[in-house]
Amino acid sequence: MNEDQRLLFLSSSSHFPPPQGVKLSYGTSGFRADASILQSTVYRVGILAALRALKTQSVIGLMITASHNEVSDNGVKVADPSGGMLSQDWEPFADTLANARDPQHLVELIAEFVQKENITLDGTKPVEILLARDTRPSGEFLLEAAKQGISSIIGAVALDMGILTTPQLHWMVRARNVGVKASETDYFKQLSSSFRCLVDLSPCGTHANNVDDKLVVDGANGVGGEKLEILKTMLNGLAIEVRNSGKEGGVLNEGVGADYVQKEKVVPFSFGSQDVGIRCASLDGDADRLVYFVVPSTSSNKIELVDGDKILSLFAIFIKEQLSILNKEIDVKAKNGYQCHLGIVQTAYANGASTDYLKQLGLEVTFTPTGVKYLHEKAAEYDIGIYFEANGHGTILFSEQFLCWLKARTTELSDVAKGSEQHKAALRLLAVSELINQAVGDALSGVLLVEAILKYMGWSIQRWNELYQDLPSRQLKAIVDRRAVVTANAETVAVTPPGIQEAINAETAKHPRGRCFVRPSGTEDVIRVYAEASSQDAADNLAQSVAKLVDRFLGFGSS
Ligand SMILES: CC(=O)N[C@H]1[C@@H](OP(=O)(O)O)O[C@H](CO)[C@@H](O)[C@@H]1O
Ligand SMILES: [Mg+2]
Repeated sequence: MNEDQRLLFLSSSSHFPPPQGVKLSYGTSGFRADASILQSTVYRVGILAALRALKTQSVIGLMITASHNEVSDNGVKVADPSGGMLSQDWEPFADTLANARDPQHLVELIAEFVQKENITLDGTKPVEILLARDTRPSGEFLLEAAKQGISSIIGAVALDMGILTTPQLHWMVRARNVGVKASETDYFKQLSSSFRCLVDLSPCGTHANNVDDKLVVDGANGVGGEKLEILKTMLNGLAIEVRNSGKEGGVLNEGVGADYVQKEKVVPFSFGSQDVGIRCASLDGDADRLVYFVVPSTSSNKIELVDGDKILSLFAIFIKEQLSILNKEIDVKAKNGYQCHLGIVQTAYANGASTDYLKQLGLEVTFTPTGVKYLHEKAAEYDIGIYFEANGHGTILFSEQFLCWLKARTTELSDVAKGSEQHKAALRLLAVSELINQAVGDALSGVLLVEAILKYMGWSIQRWNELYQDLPSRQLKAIVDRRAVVTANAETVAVTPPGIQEAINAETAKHPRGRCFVRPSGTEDVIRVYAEASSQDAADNLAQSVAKLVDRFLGFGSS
């Protein structure tokens, strides 16, 4: 590192002292904390993003958001060149950087890291970092800190993209790196035109008419509602009403949003008896999660939740059907054939009934630990990989190789069998690959794909919800030192503390269809307990008794 660069670091970082007595960790999805202590962290992630851009010689993204957390929190995460999450092997460096105690220490760490990673800091190869933030008021000053971090590296240029959803930023990073148009307008155009294409390819007549065009969306008082207001004006055949768009004065994520709706299973603010039977959806604070719901009756505020697992199931049925139409008369071993490997990826939080259902359809289902970085990585191993967390974060990934074959096959079919069912199936799959965000789970593209598939199937939300019946479940938190629990087998087995898994097994065995696991949260200092059983009472009891077990093994007073 040359002297100019060293001095630049020292002077710039002295304006961003780290908070005292706090240890920050990159976690499941970046750093998150109360916004008031994050300035130094965001500054340092600015440095990290710039180094990552130099290392990869690509455009990198930096997003300031705390998703579904309360409005006083904020967070920061990095989008890699593919548009996906920051490569996991850089996370330990992110942690050390964020926790460096003073400017000297910080500069030493950077010098050591750039040497190890062979990164040249002479400004000869300029790089760009795209910055965005959600609607949190603290985003503005934190974005400034990120800019300072980036400009402390000679040759790194920060481009402020303004207020965006998290998936929009990831999409832009990916688009920039594959060399296609990458503005927000391009994003909206791609979504709306691929949606139109799918709707135009719906079987006409009876089916389409059965489906109500109206959809009411809860925008969590965040950025998603604001963006959906723009997108909806570009759509035909779908009437979207956005509530909780943030303009009516409601507070971000307070009694609203996908996280609230999924966990509490009650109507979000501004929904109620006027919505009985209507198709409703809810986005989270940065619009990377989506769940649907129905208000079943005027007499209670309970909802029927249509969660990430059901969205996954709907997508899986549709993709499977299109693939089988496409391959109907093809010998997959022949020249024009392709044995498409379709894979489904879930976590232990997926409702057991969804996994049974998917397996009954003959689909290949695999499990990863919680956190989209794990699901995404696994899904990318397939020709078509569909992943979802039960809480509504997920997408469909198409491999380059399969898309290449699909494009060639579509051209071939348009010559020899234009307008045939096979041709249409190929066009539909291509449209899905354009519509659904290839970088990261995206509630806006997710809504449009759900809507297009419901139209295609001619299904109401009630019909969709009846695909299978969720097993009753309960989630609890145990406030103990989360580092004491280590898990294996995609978090389904607790290997430490010794004996806890045997005790959990003994509790679980008492309940018909019982399933239960404990794991350390990656975003909160808690152990999460999940239980499932054939009745709600049984699921509640199982969760409670296992939470007590956790306390007994690890809580205050335990040795
Ligand atoms: C049970 C649950 O919903 N866990 C969430 C939550 O992670 P935890 O590691 O459980 O705190 O936040 C993650 C980031 O948003 C999300 O990916 C994940 O699904
Ligand atoms: Mg989110």
